[in-house]
Amino acid sequence: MSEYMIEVTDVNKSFGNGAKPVHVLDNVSFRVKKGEIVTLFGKSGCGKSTMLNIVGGFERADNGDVMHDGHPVERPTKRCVMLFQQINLLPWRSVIKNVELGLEEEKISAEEKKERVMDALKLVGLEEHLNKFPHELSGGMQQRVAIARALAIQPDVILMDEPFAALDSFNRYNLQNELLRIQEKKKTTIVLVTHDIDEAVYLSDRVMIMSSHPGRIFKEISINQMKPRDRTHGDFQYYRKKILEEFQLSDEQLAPEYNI
Ligand SMILES: Nc1ncnc2c1ncn2[C@@H]1O[C@H](COP(=O)(O)OP(=O)(O)OP(=O)(O)O)[C@@H](O)[C@H]1O
Repeated sequence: MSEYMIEVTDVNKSFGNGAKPVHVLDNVSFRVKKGEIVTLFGKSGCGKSTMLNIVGGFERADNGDVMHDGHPVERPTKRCVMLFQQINLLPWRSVIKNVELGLEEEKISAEEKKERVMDALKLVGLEEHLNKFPHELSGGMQQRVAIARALAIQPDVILMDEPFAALDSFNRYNLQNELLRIQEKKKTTIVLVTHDIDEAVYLSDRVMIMSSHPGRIFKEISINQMKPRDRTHGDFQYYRKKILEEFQLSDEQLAPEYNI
């Protein structure tokens, strides 16, 4: 059995097949170990979401391989779920019914369904709000429901596309802590896309900095600091600075090569 949950090898992707197709991903390769949190970090438009969609089977690569636990990814499956910044709860369903949604097609007993839903809601601290409707919840609570819905499915991998970007910093910090607590317990593999350096340093085991046009992995940085991390600690600031410096270098690559 492979120690890697996700293996991406030489993935290329272009959009548009007219005179000028846009080459979005260029020979992208990376691997994510089971239970690891890895972040894709890069400028807007560098191809992070496209990469995440390919890992989740929502989009096909033009060539290259994407393996999930040793098997090629051909379509989306419940082993790998995606969480977005837009929360996508059904407004006419209560909290508990929204979380049940993820299990509707599972061939498990009603009892097990209920147990999984309640476990997930307890993990995100919403057991007191089961019968509320989305409009009665704050943005942070709504994102907790979305996380509970993903957890109830018991996936191997959660793909997160800027999941906390729409939240205020208080809610964002709280949810980042909860995510770490849950991940520690469940050992779910997480691939995260974020624009937020602090979020990348706080959550990730490794950060992959992407350069743009076309998107490539420019640099990989391992964050060797115990979790939960202290945002004011010198090591945290060290990694923050390092990512920023590499990010700027990845951007400089794009500067036009002429002198005036
Ligand atoms: N379905 C599509 N059809 C055509 N072009 C697309 C499609 N999806 C993405 N693109 C283009 O591919 C490039 C990469 O987009 P992508 O959303 O992956 O970038 P990103 O790094 O996630 O950006 P952001 O951080 O702004 O979300 C962009 O130029 C975008 O316009």
